Amino acid sequence: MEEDKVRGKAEPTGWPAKAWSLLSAIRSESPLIQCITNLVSMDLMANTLLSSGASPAMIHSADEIPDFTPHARALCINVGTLSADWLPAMKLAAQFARQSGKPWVLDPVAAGASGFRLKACLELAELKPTVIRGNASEVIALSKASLGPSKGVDSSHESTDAVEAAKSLAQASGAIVAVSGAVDIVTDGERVVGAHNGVPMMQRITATGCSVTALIAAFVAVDPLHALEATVSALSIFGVAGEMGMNLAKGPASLRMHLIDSLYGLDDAVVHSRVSITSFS
Ligand SMILES: Nc1ncnc2c1ncn2[C@@H]1O[C@H](COP(=O)(O)OP(=O)(O)O)[C@@H](O)[C@H]1O
Ligand SMILES: Cc1ncsc1CCOP(=O)(O)O
Ligand SMILES: [Mg+2]
Repeated sequence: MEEDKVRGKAEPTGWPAKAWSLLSAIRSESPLIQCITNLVSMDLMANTLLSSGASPAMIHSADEIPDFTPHARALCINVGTLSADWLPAMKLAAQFARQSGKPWVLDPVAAGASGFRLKACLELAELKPTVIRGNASEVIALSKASLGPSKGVDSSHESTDAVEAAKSLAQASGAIVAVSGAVDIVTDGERVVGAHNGVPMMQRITATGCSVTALIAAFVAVDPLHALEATVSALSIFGVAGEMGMNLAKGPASLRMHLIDSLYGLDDAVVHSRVSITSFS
């Protein structure tokens, strides 16, 4: 098979068809996704899930987790506005998800920004997330268990700088690790796959990273046995929605709206012509 020098190896396994079948499953099954997330992202995350066809519930009280978490098809935990009083509920929900055989996804927002946050992320990573999705700086911090340099929630690194860190985090945690950026990198510690969709303006909207993590939870909910494929499909589909939205947007605020509309309206033809996923190893 011919090598594409820029994008890695040409993919023979029908990634667009896989991505479309998972999006179609979300639309038909409407999986319930529990989100324990930061105060910035709640609106965009819930609307991203709804426009994909999934059913979001932003439920974070420890008092409700024993009743509620076992009914969710997947759980998303995001530490963006972490405080000490939220952490026990996050850990409890992760434990209930594991006990009920449900996938859960960790977003280690700004993992390298403080000792408190890094320790919390490392403790959550020990509770066997199915997927960890962060930007490059977050994945490097978590993988090395060390602080910064950090711009807070934004990345100081390119996703391609974090391939080895992602592989070693995947091996240490047993999770699929996804590093978002211009190219989204996904690895199980051995295989490395890249999704090439999206537009740079997506970085100018707060909570796009958080929202794609929740979308990963929805994709993994409908295909829990193939978490790597589900993760890379979710990243690519979100990127395609960004590309379609960018055709109509004038800036970040209108891209936010058009991205959601585009995700809602994606069809088979657009997915097949736009999804760009390649294997790196
Ligand atoms: N330069 C870029 N080109 C295309 N898409 C991008 C680019 N940077 C980020 N994205 C996309 O924006 C979304 C958020 O990623 P990112 O900004 O890395 O996360 P975070 O907000 O957690 O730092 C992802 O879907 C990612 O693919
Ligand atoms: C700005 C901000 N501050 C704490 S959480 C948050 C949102 C981060 O969202 P994302 O990681 O998707 O950029
Ligand atoms: Mg983030």
